[in-house]
Amino acid sequence: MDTVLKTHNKLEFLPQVHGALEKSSSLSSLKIQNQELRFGLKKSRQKRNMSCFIKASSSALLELVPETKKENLEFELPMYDPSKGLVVDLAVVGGGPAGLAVAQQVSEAGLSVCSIDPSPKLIWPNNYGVWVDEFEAMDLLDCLDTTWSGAVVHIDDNTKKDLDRPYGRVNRKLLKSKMLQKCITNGVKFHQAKVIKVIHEESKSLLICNDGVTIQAAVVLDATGFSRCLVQYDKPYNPGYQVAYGILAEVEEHPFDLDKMVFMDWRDSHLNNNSELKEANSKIPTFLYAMPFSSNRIFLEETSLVARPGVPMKDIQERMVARLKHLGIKVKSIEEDEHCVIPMGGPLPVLPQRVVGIGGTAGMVHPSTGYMVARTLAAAPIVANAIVRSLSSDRSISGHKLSAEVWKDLWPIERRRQREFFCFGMDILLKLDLPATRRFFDAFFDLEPRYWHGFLSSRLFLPELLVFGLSLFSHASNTSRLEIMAKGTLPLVNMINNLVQDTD
Ligand SMILES: CC(C)=CCC/C(C)=C/C=C/C(C)=C/C=C/C(C)=C/C=C/C=C(C)/C=C/C=C(C)/C=C/C=C(\C)CCC=C(C)C
Repeated sequence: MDTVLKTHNKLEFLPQVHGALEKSSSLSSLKIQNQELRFGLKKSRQKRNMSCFIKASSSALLELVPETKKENLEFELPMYDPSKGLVVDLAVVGGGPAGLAVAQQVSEAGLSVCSIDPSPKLIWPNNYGVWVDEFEAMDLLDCLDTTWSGAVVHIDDNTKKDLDRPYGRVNRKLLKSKMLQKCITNGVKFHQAKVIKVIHEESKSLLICNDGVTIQAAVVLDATGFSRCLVQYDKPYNPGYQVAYGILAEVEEHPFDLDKMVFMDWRDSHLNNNSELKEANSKIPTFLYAMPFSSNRIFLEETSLVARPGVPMKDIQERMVARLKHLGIKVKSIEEDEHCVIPMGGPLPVLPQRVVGIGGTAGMVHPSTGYMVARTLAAAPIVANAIVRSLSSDRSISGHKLSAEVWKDLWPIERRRQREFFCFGMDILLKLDLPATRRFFDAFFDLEPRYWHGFLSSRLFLPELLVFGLSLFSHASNTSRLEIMAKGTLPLVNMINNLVQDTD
């Protein structure tokens, strides 16, 4: 959802992403679904059940994209009653996974919570993928609708890595239903609006909504994704961008194993007949990420891991069309599509500050991978416990002091150091062309599982990350070592500087 404190900073970074991405609905990622930025296609398209062999132009594929279906959950939500003028313990702005998880857990402790979102019943639009062990650790296995026993990475035409780590797709309808149901049972109240302004007083804050309602709360949690509207930043915002275009499609057939998802496919032979695309892809590569559900139903996503500025969506779509054609994938119909633009890295928000944050707004996207949902859900109890502890301890602290306690638990020094290392990793990735990227991931996925698992799931902290770095270096080919040293020296110095300056 979009929440604005100052209108000027809403999505201010988008011009840095080449192409026409000026409009966006922001949840936990900037997903632009079925907007008219697709080469002028009209919204009136209907889902067509025609068999279409993809041409080397993306428009034929995009013709199959159905009209936006905004699906709401069937819930009777208890609404916030502004006439009572109550001061709630916690106001959560944003009804994504992060916001609802905190609302649920704080209300479980008996505190009063109001969840504010312009579309509180809307099913989250993104296709979230997670490692199964991450959801297992949170007892959320029932919220995965499909799991694969492992994953594959195609480094190039000759090298394929089998990853022995189960992967799953989040059943976003079920996850949201489960969270909403618990919130309702715990007495959470909902308010359907956008927050346009926050005014802080000594012991409470006033949230002014676009429908004229003011909600008063002891603590405000900004869970609005990347719009960064309530949470304040004081450093220049210079993230990298992960850009991806995905389709959930019915196809005649596809060449992938049904028990493995395709985590990264860096092959580029599909571009052999198009030197322009091949050259562009060689400089800033994209890969295929695919979840095969059956022999004729598959989710396919062409993804730029990270680039600054972001790769234009149009280029990503062209590359995807060429790839599908090469793989002999004939799309019969498209159930849904997604356009993702995820800012990665960049500075953390001002720490601490009066508004508390979680998820994208609080810098929680993994700067080297773009993943966030598992990390955020795992952080929700930390934020919730800190809020409950502070509000229940005979309310001796309030206002800024209370928020400072929460921020301290969300971003302790070891997490900030870990993030510095991930940003260092991102800075290297930003500089790698396709051959160097292949060499890098060839070494990365040769590491002992505890290293690459731990790195991707934010389970390694600085001392282990240093060993991880050395291990990666020792697994890398000589060329890759030279590349890591050449491209990594300046980022390494920056990281060390930042680590030295950041003390508790
Ligand atoms: C739906 C949504 C929201 C979205 C979607 C989109 C997509 C599909 C996405 C996907 C993505 C992915 C798959 C991702 C992945 C990623 C990865 C794998 C990453 C990784 C990374 C890694 C790294 C960065 C690493 C790093 C390392 C380093 C930095 C090292 C270094 C070393 C050296 C320098 C040596 C020396 C040592 C020391 C420092 C100690």
